[in-house]
Formats: sequence, C-alpha cells, structure tokens
Amino acid sequence: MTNRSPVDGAAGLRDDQTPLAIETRGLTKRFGDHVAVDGLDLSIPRGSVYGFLGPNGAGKTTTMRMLTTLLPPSAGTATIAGTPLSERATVTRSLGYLPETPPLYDELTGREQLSYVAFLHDLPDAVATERIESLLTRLDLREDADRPLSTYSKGMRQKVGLIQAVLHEPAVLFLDEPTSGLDPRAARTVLDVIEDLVDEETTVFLSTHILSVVDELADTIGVLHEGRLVAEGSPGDLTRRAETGEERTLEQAFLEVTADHATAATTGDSP
Ligand SMILES: Nc1ncnc2c1ncn2[C@@H]1O[C@H](COP(=O)(O)OP(=O)(O)OP(=O)(O)O)[C@@H](O)[C@H]1O
Repeated sequence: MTNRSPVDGAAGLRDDQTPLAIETRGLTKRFGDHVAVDGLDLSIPRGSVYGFLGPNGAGKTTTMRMLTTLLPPSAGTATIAGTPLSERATVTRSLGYLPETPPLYDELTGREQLSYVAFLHDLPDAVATERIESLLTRLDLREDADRPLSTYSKGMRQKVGLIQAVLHEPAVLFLDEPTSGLDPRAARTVLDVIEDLVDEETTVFLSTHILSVVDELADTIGVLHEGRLVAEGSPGDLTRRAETGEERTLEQAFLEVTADHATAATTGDSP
C-alpha cells in the first residue's frame, strides 16, 4: 500500500500534477432502460491500488469492461494512463485485465496460451520466454505448463489468467476477483505478486467481495451501489465514523453505506 489519497483532477493530471492512471468523467452505461453505471467520476493516481466494492449487480464488471475497451460507454469519458478509451490500440497496450472467467483456449497448453498472448503483444521471443517461465515458477504452474488447459482446475486457470494479464507489463491492471477459486496458499502468492507489481509502479484496479483483500492492498476504496459511487476514501477513512471518530470494520462500513443508499433510493432522498 502506498498511502495515497483520492484526488480531483483533469486531463490525466491531478491538481498537484501527479499523473493519473485512470480518470473518468460522467462514465455511464445503459442497457435499455436500465442504468448499470451512472455518471462515474474517478481520479486514480499512478502506482496506487483502488479497491472497487459493491453489492451484486452494482455495476463493477460493467465499469471494468468499459475501462478495458470491451464495452462502449453510453456517455461520459475516460482515460487510461492519459490516453482516451477511443484510442483503443494505444489504450490496450497500457492495460491488462483479469476478468472473473479468464479467456483461455482449452485446446492449448498453459505454456502455449501464454506464448500466444506474448505474440499478440509483440513481445520479443527471449523476453516472452523469460517472463513466462518466471511467472509460471512464481505461481507454481511449471509442472503443469505442458498440459492442455481443458485439464486445469479453476484455480490454475485463474493463475494463467493473471499471468496473461501482466505479461506485457501494463501500466494499469484490472482485476476482477483475482483470488476467486484459489486455495489459501495460492491466494497468498497471487496477492504477493500483485504487491510486487505495485512496488514496480503498476496501478491496480481491483474488484472483489473479499473485504480482507481490499483492506490489505487498497490505498483507496470506492463503493459502488446501483451504478453510483456512494463512498470513497482510504480504508481508514471508511472505517472511522465521521461523526464520532469511532472505529468500525470494513464490513460494517460497507453494509452501512450500501444500506443508507438503498434506503435513500426507496425514499427518494438524495444520497
Ligand atoms: N449485457 C447486459 N445486458 C443487460 N444488462 C446487463 C448486461 N450486463 C450487465 N447488466 C446489468 O447491469 C447491472 C450491473 O451488472 P454488473 O455485472 O456490472 O454488476 P457487478 O457489480 O459486477 O455484480 P457482481 O458483484 O454480481 O459480479 C446488473 O443489473 C446487470 O443485470
């Protein structure tokens, strides 16, 4: 954790000129009449970890799919490492994405899948081999690397998905439930790999329902509810009650901010 705080900013810089890794203004996605993401404004400094929380259906995956260019926004703008989403070829070089279900070719072996992704990123062969072998070793997959992916467990697929998301050393890494399906030891290794990436100045945008993971890693937490950002701050900001200074757990804070807003939505009060 780098202990940076949330910021306001514009044009890829925050007010003190620190470059922003992710900036959105009024980012919105509608599916028919349903507004899945509603006017999202984010300013995330480079090299920080942003924990993106929210109840089921809040719009987290939709947000990540927009920010990784897989889904066109209905309205609003966003930049990744200073490049607008509309410049897709440049933006995709700057980002890596581990979705909840990693896209893998079942007929390939683990090593073949990773070599193919390295080829798509135009990595020189020697660099690709060095990175693939080092990450396979780090994630304890080397012995299984020549088996078809169809024979891999969920956790093993998750680890291959993480490797392929970071192979080209993206400036910004989007992770959707990165420890899903992993045993405690594998989850620990994945969190350690993420921490190492952050030490190397990778910005991580992390969505998970496992609050201890965000509590451990995130500099800033944003809570999305029904498509809107209803709370944002450091883990300390969220767990300290503004009125009394009294401490609460992150789980209590999450339940309170999402319940407040559920009540406000049904009574018509503004959040
Ligand atoms: N392709 C789609 N067509 C129609 N509605 C969609 C589509 N994708 C998502 N939605 C709707 O948008 C809302 C947000 O979904 P999203 O998957 O972004 O939520 P989430 O916060 O990632 O949820 P979870 O924590 O359950 O993964 C939901 O109401 C969902 O039904």
